[in-house]
Amino acid sequence: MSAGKKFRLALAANKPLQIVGTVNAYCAIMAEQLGHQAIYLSGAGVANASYGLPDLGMTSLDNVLEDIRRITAASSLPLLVDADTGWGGAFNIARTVKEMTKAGAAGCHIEDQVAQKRCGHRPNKAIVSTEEMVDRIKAAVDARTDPDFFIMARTDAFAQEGLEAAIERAKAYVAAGADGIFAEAVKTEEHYRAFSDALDVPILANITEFGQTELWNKDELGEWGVSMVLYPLSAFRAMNKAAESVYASILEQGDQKAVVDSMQTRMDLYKYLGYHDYEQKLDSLFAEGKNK
Ligand SMILES: C[C@](O)(C(=O)O)[C@H](CC(=O)O)C(=O)O
Ligand SMILES: [Mg+2]
Repeated sequence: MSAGKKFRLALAANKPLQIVGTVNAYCAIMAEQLGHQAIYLSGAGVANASYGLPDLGMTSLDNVLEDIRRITAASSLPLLVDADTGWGGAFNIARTVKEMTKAGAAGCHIEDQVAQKRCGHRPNKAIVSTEEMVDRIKAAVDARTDPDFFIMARTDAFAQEGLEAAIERAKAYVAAGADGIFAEAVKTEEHYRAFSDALDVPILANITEFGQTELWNKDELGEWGVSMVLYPLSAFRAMNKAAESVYASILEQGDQKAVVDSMQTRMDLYKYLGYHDYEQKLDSLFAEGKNK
């Protein structure tokens, strides 16, 4: 079954589907074993975690593909990918969709910001015309090699143009073939309901922390018509805070005793990796060798 098909099945089976950000392969393995059904590769996550860069459109398609390959090799969960603005014009966007599909992604979202993009929850974003974004979506849809690869249009228009205009844009993006709408940085029940009432494709709510949106519960979002709830960087933020306190403690205390309780144990680390199965295999191969 293709990754796109898996994503669509998960979407049909969960109202709403929770999609958690996994900045690396190990996070994807944990999310899968804990019972999540869909994962996300954040553009900010690739920029921040893999390259130490801000989320300002400075990473390339190849940078993102590398992380997609690592994650999809380690996890069988469908992976939704942040394609930012698609990395260029129609030909580039077509290549983005084809390459992401080959790398094992289940779908991607492309946004209507200008190439010099910003995080969707920051001020002073600029967006392209509806026509230009419609061309982006058409290019993505036409390039699909797996009919189930999920192409989501993200609109950042709410902050600049307001609710009505953002919904008009979303309608045009759906008419161009978008399978879903990512309503970026909208805030209230009224906003989510307005998107879901106006459109008959699944709507995604980006519940990112320290941004414009409250930390709504999935059940309330579901009641308001939201089909997908995204937690793009939640685990990453927690990992960073934990790492920060470990680095500081080692420096200040001269050892890590004060923070060892906050660490995942060796046993738990190995559990997710199936380490012991590998070790047993190795042991039995050694034993066979000795018996010869
Ligand atoms: C979803 C997002 O595009 C991402 O790259 O993860 C970011 C998340 C964030 O910066 O909190 C965004 O909302 O722009
Ligand atoms: Mg992003």
